[in-house]
Amino acid sequence: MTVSPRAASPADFDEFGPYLPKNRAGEVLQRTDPAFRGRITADGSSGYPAEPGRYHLYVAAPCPFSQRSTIVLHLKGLRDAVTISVADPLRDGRGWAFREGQGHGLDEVNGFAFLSEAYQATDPDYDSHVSVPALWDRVTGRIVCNDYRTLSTDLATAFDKFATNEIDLYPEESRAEIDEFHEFLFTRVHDGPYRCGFARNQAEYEREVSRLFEALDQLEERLADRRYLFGDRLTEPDIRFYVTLARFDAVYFTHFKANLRRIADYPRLRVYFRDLYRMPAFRETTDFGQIKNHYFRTHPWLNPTGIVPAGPLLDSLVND
Ligand SMILES: N[C@@H](CCC(=O)N[C@@H](CS)C(=O)NCC(=O)O)C(=O)O
Repeated sequence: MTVSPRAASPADFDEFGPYLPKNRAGEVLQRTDPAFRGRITADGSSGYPAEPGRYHLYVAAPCPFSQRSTIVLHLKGLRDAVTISVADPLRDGRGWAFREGQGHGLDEVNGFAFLSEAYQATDPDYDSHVSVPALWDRVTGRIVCNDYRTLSTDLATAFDKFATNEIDLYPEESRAEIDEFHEFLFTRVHDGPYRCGFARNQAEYEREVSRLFEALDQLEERLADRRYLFGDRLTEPDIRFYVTLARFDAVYFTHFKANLRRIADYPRLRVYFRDLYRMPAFRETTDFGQIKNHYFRTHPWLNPTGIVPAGPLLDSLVND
């Protein structure tokens, strides 16, 4: 079946306000467990077998959870096996939407103008976060998974038969250690800048900013004797750390006041970041323009003018 993709009307913050996840009763939602937690497996035992051409991934370029998945697809050579729609980085009160623009576009698979339509199509009573990434299954006509905790790992492990690059991002023998490390990365690093930026008072901010930089200091130390977080091979933790590093100096440092140090000031983290950024899978999925546009324009309570800063120049981070 071919669909005619529809474009959402332009983002309009005066009319629709900023996106705040709310339920129908108008209550603002905190982070909750994701609603759709299907797993993709190589043998299909989960009910969702890995098959080329079956799944469609909804992402947004500024979203670090989304970028985990796009890096994995790129690294594994799965970009023909799993199709992708990239939402507009500007998200007004109506949530993620599809519009033509630099680095993003329409939903060619379902023709949805808003991502909320995919959630409604999956569950007409759906009343929670409309988040990216979300993986759509063409066969059952629903979202299988919007669980940022498992999605990139499933893409990294279940599709090996169709991958054109042989790379094991989640080696069997290190899984327990990697899972534990992912927990640390999420709570202390990935979430850290948001906790600083959205802190409700000085004491909370100060606690969060020191926790975040303690964790970055630990990671700087960890990289003293190794190229990657788990030694000399690239694994999923590197992808999960990279997506934070890529947003750090450009956005988190100013917008979220995560500003004790820049990544460019950490001798090892700087080199580590540049090493990853040189790889096409990392560089080509990193769009600093969309990243800045999203954060600086969609949190009016943090940046009321919506002015997107011109800098920082990221030369020392991305070049030698
Ligand atoms: N909050 C999501 C995790 C992924 C996430 O936070 N994605 C962001 C973009 S980086 C998003 O789409 N947030 C909208 C929302 O959570 O309502 C969830 O609970 O599943």
